[in-house]
Amino acid sequence: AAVTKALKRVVKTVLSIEQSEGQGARVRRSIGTYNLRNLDPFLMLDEFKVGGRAGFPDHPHRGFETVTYMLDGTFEHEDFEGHRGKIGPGDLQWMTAGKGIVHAEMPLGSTVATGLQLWVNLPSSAKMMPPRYQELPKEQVPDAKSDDGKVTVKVIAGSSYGVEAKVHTVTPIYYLDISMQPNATFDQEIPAGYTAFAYTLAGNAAFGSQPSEPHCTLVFSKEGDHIQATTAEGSARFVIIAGEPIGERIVQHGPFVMNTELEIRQAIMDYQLGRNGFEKAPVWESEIGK
Ligand SMILES: Nc1ccc(F)c(C(=O)c2c[nH]c3ncc(Cl)cc23)c1F
Ligand SMILES: [Fe+3]
Repeated sequence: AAVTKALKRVVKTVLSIEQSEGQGARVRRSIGTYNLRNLDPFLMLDEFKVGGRAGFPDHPHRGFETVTYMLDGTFEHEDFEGHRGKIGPGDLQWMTAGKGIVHAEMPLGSTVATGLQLWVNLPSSAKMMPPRYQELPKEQVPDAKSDDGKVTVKVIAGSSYGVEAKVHTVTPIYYLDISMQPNATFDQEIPAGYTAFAYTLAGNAAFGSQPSEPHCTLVFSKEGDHIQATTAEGSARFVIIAGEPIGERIVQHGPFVMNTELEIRQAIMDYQLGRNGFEKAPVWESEIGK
């Protein structure tokens, strides 16, 4: 018999307002605010806006991944192993911090840079893995389209309309950047049981019967196996982020995310004393964060 697809329903909507973060940076925090916790495996989603001398100077990470997706402007990044790079509009940096990274993330020159940074938790088995980068210029973030051509999807992770992302994820993750023309319908399979949400960037797409406005997080039910969005007379842009829950205990202390308080104390000591993956932390200073 034909398997009827069940729509995931919207269970919560939250509007994000700007707050200060880093050094002079402004972010609209979606996941990670009081109303949007416990969305395992996702720890934080920031829509950031950074100009001039502002940015995110030297700081550490352990136990999770940071996914930086540029919307406009150009960011420079530099880490304590001397790894440096630039990411511009549409470019993606999927950084698996694992055992430990210390880096700075700053706008190039005095441009205003905007984008999204998503923090994805790692399973305990991978939290102390060697750090790794997957840096994809926009040309390597594949485009998918609906049959009528009214919906374009940049497939950052997972798959959409039969197009697979290039990025490898430790646990199953979907990360889709969807642009819809007026009078369009977007339809996406997301397995039942997955955590799933939309974060709106522009326009007023409706998710099922739920209307939306920009800078809104719409959390979907775990029940159901696909998401649908429609546009009326206006166009719309939003991301869909979904993933299989890891189901382990989360103990977070800022940019350290582990499973026990002891592991957090060890992360803080390793970072301060330069041990266990943070050897260069005590002596390193970035060029770009000065
Ligand atoms: N206070 C604090 C503590 C630890 C951090 F890792 C950060 C941090 O680096 C960021 C937090 N939101 C972000 N959005 C985009 C980018 Cl590129 C970086 C960040 C930070 F700001
Ligand atoms: Fe960082």
